[in-house]
Amino acid sequence: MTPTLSLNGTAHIGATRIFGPLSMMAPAGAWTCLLGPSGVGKSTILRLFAGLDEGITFDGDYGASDGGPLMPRVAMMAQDDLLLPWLDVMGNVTLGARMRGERPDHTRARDILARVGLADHAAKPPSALSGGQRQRAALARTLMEDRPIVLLDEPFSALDAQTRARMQRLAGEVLRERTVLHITHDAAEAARLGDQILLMSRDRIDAIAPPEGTSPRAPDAEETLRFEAQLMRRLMADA
Ligand SMILES: Nc1ncnc2c1ncn2[C@@H]1O[C@H](COP(=O)(O)OP(=O)(O)OP(=O)(O)O)[C@@H](O)[C@H]1O
Repeated sequence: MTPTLSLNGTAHIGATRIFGPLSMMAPAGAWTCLLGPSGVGKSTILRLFAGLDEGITFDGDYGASDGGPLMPRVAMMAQDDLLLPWLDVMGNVTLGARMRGERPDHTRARDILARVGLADHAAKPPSALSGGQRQRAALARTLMEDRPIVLLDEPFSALDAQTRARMQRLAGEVLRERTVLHITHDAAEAARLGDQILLMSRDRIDAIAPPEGTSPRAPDAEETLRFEAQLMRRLMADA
């Protein structure tokens, strides 16, 4: 089952308040984009949902609407690609299955690698890839995981414009009906992908209604571009 994610409370690291008290929700089966100034605590929220909460003190509650555990149901793509240097690209993409003691599905892995444009790079170590190729390998590993909750921390930031548009569409299609929480600084990306768009400041998170149409929306559709302009104005006004 695909749960809704919710969080309500205040986060500290050491004696420093990072954010809150505030509350947010990422609805079940929808793609939520989370935007906000650098350092406001967006990645901290993702770390909490991913169970990577070491060093964070959270006063409040967060979790899945069905009360079930988060960690076994989460796939996360961190800001840093975290590819293991001693494994080739195929080894990295199939790492999750091997760590769980399962037989990796190499056919599915090859298909995903082809879809992210890395079919010819499967046997290469991460050190032989460009920054954008590494990011696509990390995306392939996340898509490979097939989890109901997917956390993405600036997953397309290193990609050129055309590749970014292709990868946004691919992720939007592959992750349809998952609960996706996606941090981005890119208003165009939020306009294209968001079913819900959240704007975060240190003390609140506001939800903004998305443009019409189902995501992933055409990047050059009039409504997408108009929404992007509105969102940019809002982000500039909040800065
Ligand atoms: N280990 C740490 N010790 C102290 N402060 C930390 C630590 N890790 C993060 N922080 C602080 O927590 C705050 C929130 O960081 P976080 O990475 O969640 O922000 P963010 O909104 O994702 O930023 P960005 O958009 O730049 O990635 C920042 O101000 C950062 O300096």
